[in-house]
Amino acid sequence: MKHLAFLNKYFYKYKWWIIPGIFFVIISNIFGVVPAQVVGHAINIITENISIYSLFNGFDRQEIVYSIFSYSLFFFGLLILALYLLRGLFLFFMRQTIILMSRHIEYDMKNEIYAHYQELSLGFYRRNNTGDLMNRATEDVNRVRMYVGPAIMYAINTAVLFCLIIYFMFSVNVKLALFCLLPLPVLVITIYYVNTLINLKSEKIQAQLSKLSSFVQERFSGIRVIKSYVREAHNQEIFANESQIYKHNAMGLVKIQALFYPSMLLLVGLSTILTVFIGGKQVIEGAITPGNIAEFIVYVNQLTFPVTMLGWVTTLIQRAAASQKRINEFLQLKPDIISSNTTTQIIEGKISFKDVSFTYPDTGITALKNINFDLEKGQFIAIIGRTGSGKSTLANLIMRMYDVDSGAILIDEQELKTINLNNYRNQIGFVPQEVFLFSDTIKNNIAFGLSTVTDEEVERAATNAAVYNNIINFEKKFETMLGERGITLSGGQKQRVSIARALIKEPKILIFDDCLSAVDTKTEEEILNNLGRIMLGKTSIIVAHRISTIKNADKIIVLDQGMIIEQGTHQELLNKAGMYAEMYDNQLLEEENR
Ligand SMILES: Nc1ncnc2c1ncn2[C@@H]1O[C@H](COP(=O)(O)OP(=O)(O)OP(=O)(O)O)[C@@H](O)[C@H]1O
Repeated sequence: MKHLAFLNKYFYKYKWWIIPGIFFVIISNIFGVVPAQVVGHAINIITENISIYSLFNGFDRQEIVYSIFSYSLFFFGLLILALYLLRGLFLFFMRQTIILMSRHIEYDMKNEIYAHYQELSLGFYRRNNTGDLMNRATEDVNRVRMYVGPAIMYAINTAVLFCLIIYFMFSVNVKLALFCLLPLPVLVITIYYVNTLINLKSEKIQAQLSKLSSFVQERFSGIRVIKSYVREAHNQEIFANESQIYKHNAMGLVKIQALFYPSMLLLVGLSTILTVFIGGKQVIEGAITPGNIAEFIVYVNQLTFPVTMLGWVTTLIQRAAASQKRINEFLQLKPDIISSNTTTQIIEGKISFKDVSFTYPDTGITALKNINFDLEKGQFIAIIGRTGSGKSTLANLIMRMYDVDSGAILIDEQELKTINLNNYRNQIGFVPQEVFLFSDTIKNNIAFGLSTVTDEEVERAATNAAVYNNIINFEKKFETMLGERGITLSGGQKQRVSIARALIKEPKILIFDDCLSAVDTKTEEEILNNLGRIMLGKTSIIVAHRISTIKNADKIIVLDQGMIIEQGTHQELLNKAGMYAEMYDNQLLEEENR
């Protein structure tokens, strides 16, 4: 429950919704309870008038008694109608304030969570799966909303109604009130117990449903593999088994629900019978009027709904507390990467690594060891090495996706940790190894890093990334939709759109993380030529596997098992006859054999 205290700030923010809300709950309940007394009076009038009416048997006055009698009944009917209309009006206001407040809180929470998620570093996203992140921002927030809205509303409603009804019952007759309320604790306990059971079953069903949806989602994403390996029947079998578990759980829930409502009605019926029986005796003894019995029956029936709600509200609160705990777990996480500097500066592009080592915290893999190199402004540096040698890690460290464990990275002689990170990243064009394009138009994908952009700029970037001709061959050209709602680009086209996205920023530092692997050598040459022109005087870092890509670099760094084993120009490295020369020979041999 302590986790729900997090929400108090929202209650404070929306106090002018919740305070009138409580007021409307009280008023609507008063208008809901008073009709019971009116019914009581009406019944009393009926019993009294029937005897008066029979007294005038055979007299003309009987007609007058009859019309007065029907007139007063009509009046009571109208009064009850008016009271219920007023109750309805205030119920409307109650929902308009409390439920509306819950929607405001839901909106605020979602924004708060989304903003916080965005602040968290890359490591956080590695540790947690996307499904979990999404669940906390949607399903869990929804459960918390059920607490700040309906649960609170029904809890206040039940409490107010309870107090009012108990007050009126006891003020009429203590004995009858006690007997009427006798089955109520049993009802509360039964409802609580059954509700817990229903919740357990629902949770199981929900979990199974999530499992089923993830299974379907994954299998349909990999449909090509399934078809090529002819595993349709096998997958169908797994799906049918999982569905069977879901069906079994759902049927268990139906059984409990089917038993729930009849047993509840049975207990309410018991209360009514007790009211009539004990009430009847009290009438005979002259302690109450027959109208009071009718009044009590209305009370008992009015209590049923709130009591049922009580069990429901308890589970809503329990669920909300569990969800808020999960939300808080993430909200309390501090970003690993902190940048407190807010001054903006133009990056020149000098990069130095001073004895940098880095170990991935989650796997304990030491990806880089004692890295030292200097890169002057305007240089073109290439990084090469076997797979897993630490190339991408090095690129990520320059982007400050992670902080180094020891040593320092200097940008323009200033330690990277002390530089305004957003301002710094804004001046870098980074093309990651795993290309990611959004389900949006090609134009918006290219213009992603900029707030305002012209068509000419987009087209120029596409030309420089050697993808312009591909794009204009699509029917909708730059307005072509990508992803699930649109077309699928080839691997090489995706890489080039991703390169255009980096180039349009006119970055001070350009980082290509092995993003030319799916591009043919001729196109690669075209892109590199363009880069030579665009990046003139600016710094470029290219991670590559093909030596043809990097042989014109000012400096080539050869990584192996996280360490720099060689560095120099293409010619210098060939002269060394080390690993680089070996890689070069192998690649030449491969080309000749093709
Ligand atoms: N996010 C991560 N969390 C934990 N370990 C990682 C992570 N990324 C990479 N590693 C590990 O760090 C080492 C270096 O990986 P890195 O991706 O930098 O290599 P690479 O040279 O870019 O390889 P490739 O050429 O195959 O892309 C590898 O052993 C890898 O398993």
